[in-house]
Amino acid sequence: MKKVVVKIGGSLAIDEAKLLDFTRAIAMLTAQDFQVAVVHGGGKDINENIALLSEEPRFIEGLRVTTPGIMKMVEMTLSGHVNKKLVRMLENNGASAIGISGVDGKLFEAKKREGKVDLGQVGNIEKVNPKIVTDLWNAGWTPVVSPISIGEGVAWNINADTAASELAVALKADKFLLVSDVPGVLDKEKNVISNLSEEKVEELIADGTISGGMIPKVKESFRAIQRGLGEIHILGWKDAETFAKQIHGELNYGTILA
Ligand SMILES: Nc1ncnc2c1ncn2[C@@H]1O[C@H](COP(=O)(O)OP(=O)(O)O)[C@@H](O)[C@H]1O
Ligand SMILES: CC(=O)N[C@@H](CCC(=O)OP(=O)(O)O)C(=O)O
Repeated sequence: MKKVVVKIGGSLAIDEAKLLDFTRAIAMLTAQDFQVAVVHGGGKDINENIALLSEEPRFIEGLRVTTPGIMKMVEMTLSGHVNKKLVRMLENNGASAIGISGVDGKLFEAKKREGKVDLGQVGNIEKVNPKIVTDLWNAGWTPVVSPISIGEGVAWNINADTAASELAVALKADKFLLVSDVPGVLDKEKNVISNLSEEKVEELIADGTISGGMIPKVKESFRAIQRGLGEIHILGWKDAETFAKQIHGELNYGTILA
C-alpha cells in the first residue's frame, strides 16, 4: 500500500463543487492501493467566522495572529465545521472517514512559537505521534486531520501546510500533495513553475513573487525534503480523474519541489 498525505487548503475548501469532486477522488483512491490521510486548512472559513466577532483577521508572513478569542473561533471552525464537512462528504462518497485533530491521541504536540513578533496562540509542532493515523489506516479508516495541536493542555493554532508536512515526514509518506486554489507556484508572469529548487524559492520570496499563504507551503515543503521526503507537489484542482492520474504517477501538473 502506498502512503499518501494530501493537504487541502481552505481557499479550495470553500468551493462546494470542487470539494465534492475532491472527496470523490479521495474515496476512489482509498478503494485502490492507497492509504490516504487528508490534512485540511480552513483559513477562509475562519476569516468568515471571525467577521462575526469584533476582531479583524491579521496575518504576518502567512500566519494568523491568534488571540484567545480568535483561537476559540479557529478551533471551532477547523476541528468542527471544516473537519466534519469533509468527513460527511467522504462518507457520502463511500469512504470510511474519521475526523481527528492534532489534539486527539496527541497526534501533534506543540509549544508556543517564539519569534521576532508575538503571534499569540500560534504553536510549533515539537513531536508527532503518527500511531493514531497508522492504527486508523490498519483498521480501514481514512483519517481527516485538523491542524489544531496540543501542548501543556492548551490548544495551539498551527498552519495547515506545516501540520501536513510534519505528518507526511513522520509517516514517511510516499507522496505529499498540497492542493490549493492556484494551479501551482506561479512566476512573475503568472505561469506555473513546473520544477522548483530551494535556491529559487529564496529568490522568489525575496523579490515578492512568492508571498502570503504560499510562503508556508514552499518553506514547509523544503523542510520536509531536508528530512527525507521524496515527492512533493503543489497543485490546483482540475477534476477527480486528473488527480487520480497524478497520484498514480501517470501525469504531472502543478509544481514539483525537489
Ligand atoms: N507565487 C505564487 N504562486 C501562487 N500563489 C501565490 C504566490 N504568491 C502568493 N500566492 C497566494 O497564495 C495563495 C495560496 O495560499 P493560501 O491562500 O494560504 O491557500 P490554502 O488555503 O490552499 O493554504 C494563492 O491563492 C495566492 O493568492
Ligand atoms: C497559524 C495559522 O496561520 N494557522 C492557520 C490554520 C488554518 C490554515 O492553515 O488554513 P489554510 O490552509 O486554508 O491556509 C489559520 O489560522 O488560518
